[in-house]
Amino acid sequence: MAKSVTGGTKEQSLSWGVFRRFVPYLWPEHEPAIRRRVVLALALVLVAKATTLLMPFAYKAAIDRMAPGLQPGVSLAVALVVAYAAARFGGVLFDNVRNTVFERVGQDATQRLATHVFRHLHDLSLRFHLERRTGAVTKVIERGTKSIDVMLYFLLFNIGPTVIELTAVAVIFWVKFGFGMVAATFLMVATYIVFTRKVTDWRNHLRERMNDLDTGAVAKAVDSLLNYETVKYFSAEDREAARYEKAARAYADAAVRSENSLAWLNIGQSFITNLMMAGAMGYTVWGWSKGRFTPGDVVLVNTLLAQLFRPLDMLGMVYRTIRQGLIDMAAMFELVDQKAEVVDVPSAQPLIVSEGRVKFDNVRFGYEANRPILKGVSFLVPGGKTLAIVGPSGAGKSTIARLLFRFYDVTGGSISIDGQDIGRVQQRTLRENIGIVPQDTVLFNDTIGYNIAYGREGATPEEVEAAARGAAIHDFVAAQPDDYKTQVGERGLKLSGGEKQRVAIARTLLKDPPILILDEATSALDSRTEAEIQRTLRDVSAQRTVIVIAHRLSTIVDADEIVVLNDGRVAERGNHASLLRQNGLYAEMWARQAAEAEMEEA
Ligand SMILES: Nc1ncnc2c1ncn2[C@@H]1O[C@H](COP(=O)(O)OP(=O)(O)OP(=O)(O)O)[C@@H](O)[C@H]1O
Repeated sequence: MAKSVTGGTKEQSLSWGVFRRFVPYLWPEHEPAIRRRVVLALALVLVAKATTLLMPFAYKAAIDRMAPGLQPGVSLAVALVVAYAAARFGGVLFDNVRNTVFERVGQDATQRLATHVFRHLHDLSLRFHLERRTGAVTKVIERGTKSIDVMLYFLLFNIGPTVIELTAVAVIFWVKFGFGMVAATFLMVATYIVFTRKVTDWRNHLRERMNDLDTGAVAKAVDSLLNYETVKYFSAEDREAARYEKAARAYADAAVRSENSLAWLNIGQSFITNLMMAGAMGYTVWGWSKGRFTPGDVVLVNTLLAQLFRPLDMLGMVYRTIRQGLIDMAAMFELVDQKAEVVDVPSAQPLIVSEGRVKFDNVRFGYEANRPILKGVSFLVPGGKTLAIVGPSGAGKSTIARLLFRFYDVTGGSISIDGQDIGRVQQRTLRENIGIVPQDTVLFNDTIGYNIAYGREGATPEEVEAAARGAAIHDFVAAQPDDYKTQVGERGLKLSGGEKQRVAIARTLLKDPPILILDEATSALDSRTEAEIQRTLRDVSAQRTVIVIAHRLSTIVDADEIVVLNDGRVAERGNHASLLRQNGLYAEMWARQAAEAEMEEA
């Protein structure tokens, strides 16, 4: 996702845009304690710099005391040397106190930003999540939020103080050694910066490539592990390993090239700074020989420049980190800027369910513009009644459930509940009123108890157990050594399909919604458990509106109405008996399934 940014103005506007966006995290409005820490940290930066600038003067004075021909002043020279050491210590002390004070600010900003992005990701549409690889998205967030902390640190505590120090050194040089020395210093710093920037830009290209390859390798590994079972079915371990190795090797090659390029940067930088050091010290030594400067002045120049070079030594890394940080943060803000596809209209009201009457009126929809899935579907489920939707695979049955949940907006027609268009009510209240037992249940990697209790926030253990009994899973849970604390594994893989389905039923029972969708809810169960659950589901269905999506027609013979969906249209409708009389698609499906059942029994 990381974009390479080229061109000065574009880069500046990008940097400015990103800076503007993270200032509120650094200077949060309702957090006076954080703001106080920022101010204190900045004050400590100034104190530390002042201390470091005093140090070379103490050193110089001590050396001058030792010059031949001067009055011996041993005790003063000792005091000055001690002051020099104290100033050195002071610099380190203040810097570290500053780091301690600022740590909370950086961590706090990172945490707030990460939470903001996380919340936003849940607001984005299903389409976004199906199209993006989860591994790649989490990597973008991880890099983006981490970079805010590092960037703040470098900007405030490296670039800022270096600018202050450079200004102070320039003033001192001007006063003591004349304008030539100032000009030489600025020329050196300018050459240093230009060189560092050029080499770092080149290195950045190498790094970006390395990052892309890293993201690719991680995504491949995640995808491969998520498909663990499929890999085994096809004995494709070697194929998977080869694919991963290829990605990892490409990353390793790019990483070697990127890391080796550092040597060029270090060598060039060292050449520039040491040229300056030699020139400045040579000049002061020459001045001393002419009686214009003292030996202490040589020491002063040496110490001031050595101090100035220390943060400059890190400039390449700082520039690269800030630039990379900007790219990472821009990628993250790009995620934040992703508009949610399904949004509440400004005047959205809460959905109020009275009877639970669900109406699809000439609904048209396609996941992609050029491939319609529903081509004008209409049906009405009166409150408290059960509608079954049947039809061939891929006819659009589950799509109807997704549209009722408003994971997507319809492209034509409308869906309403008790006369309220679902596109005009608050999504949260819409989803609160609908429960679903989906075709493929995915569970949280936590305990069975957690997964059932997910159905209703604040549910008591007794309520969880009652729901589990209702879904015929309690006995299974009770037989586990860890009871409701049994871990279900990633995506619930430690449970069988039927057990997962029963957990899904239990949590929906706990939610107790007025409208219920059962999408092949009992397809993964054996016939004995299915009969047991069917009874429960019938009881549950009695008091609410239910839409049942089913393949096995024997499970829906009692439905008040059955809609046969074919090729995106309602091909037939009626109850079981009337549909059999029509002798159409439904009757054909029924006959086929009856024959299959007979063959199984035989
Ligand atoms: N996210 C998606 N993007 C693009 N096409 C999709 C998406 N989800 C489903 N489809 C397509 O839409 C069509 C209808 O899918 P849907 O899941 O509603 O079928 P279904 O009738 O429930 O089938 P089944 O009985 O096999 O579950 C299918 O052809 C499917 O490939």
